[in-house]
Amino acid sequence: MTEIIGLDLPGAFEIRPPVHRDLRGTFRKIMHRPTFERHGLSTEFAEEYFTESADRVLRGLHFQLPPHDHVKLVYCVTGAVLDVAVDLRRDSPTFGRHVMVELSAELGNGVYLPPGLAHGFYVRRGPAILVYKTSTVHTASADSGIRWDSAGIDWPDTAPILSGRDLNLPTLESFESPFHIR
Ligand SMILES: Cc1cn([C@H]2C[C@H](O)[C@@H](COP(=O)(O)OP(=O)(O)O[C@H]3O[C@@H](C)C(=O)[C@@H](O)[C@H]3O)O2)c(=O)[nH]c1=O
Repeated sequence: MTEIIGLDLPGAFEIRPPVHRDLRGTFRKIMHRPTFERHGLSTEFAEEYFTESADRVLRGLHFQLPPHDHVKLVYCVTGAVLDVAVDLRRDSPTFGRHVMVELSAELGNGVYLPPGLAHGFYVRRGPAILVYKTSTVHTASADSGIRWDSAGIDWPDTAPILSGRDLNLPTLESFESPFHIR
């Protein structure tokens, strides 16, 4: 049975599917509508994509601004990452706080993030392939983020490999958050 485990940010969950093993390898199912619905999770996804990242890459911390904000379901199919979500919802009891979950191909686990959370990860064992499902389509003008090193996260690397965009994101402190708990 898939475990849906509440994380320390309201509305965020770790998804842990059972691993079915046989002589060929493994089988894991991340998304199952009845299970998600039983836990009050959204199953309306508009896009699915994946990224491949080398060792020591850090992507994030990203989100889409309202009204294009979205639920994000992320899981790792190759390698291992430290996945992080930061709460940007002003009226949340955990505003400004974050959670960190190790996602790996071996565990086959994922995270479900509600709107209003910034998302990012650091590659522990690359190449790491992450699959994402989002509940709204990508809208370049709403695609935004905060700097990886501005949210008090204890990353295992002080000089990770970053994109130019991620290097120039605003800090958490300077970001005027438009997010609220729904
Ligand atoms: C996210 C995204 C990017 N792109 C394009 C824009 C750009 O040319 C190229 C790479 O974009 P980025 O540098 O933003 O990609 P990346 O830094 O990998 O962004 C991703 O980071 C992780 C942490 C997430 O949570 C994802 O949702 C996504 O934001 O892909 C799309 O066409 N559609 C999309 O949905």
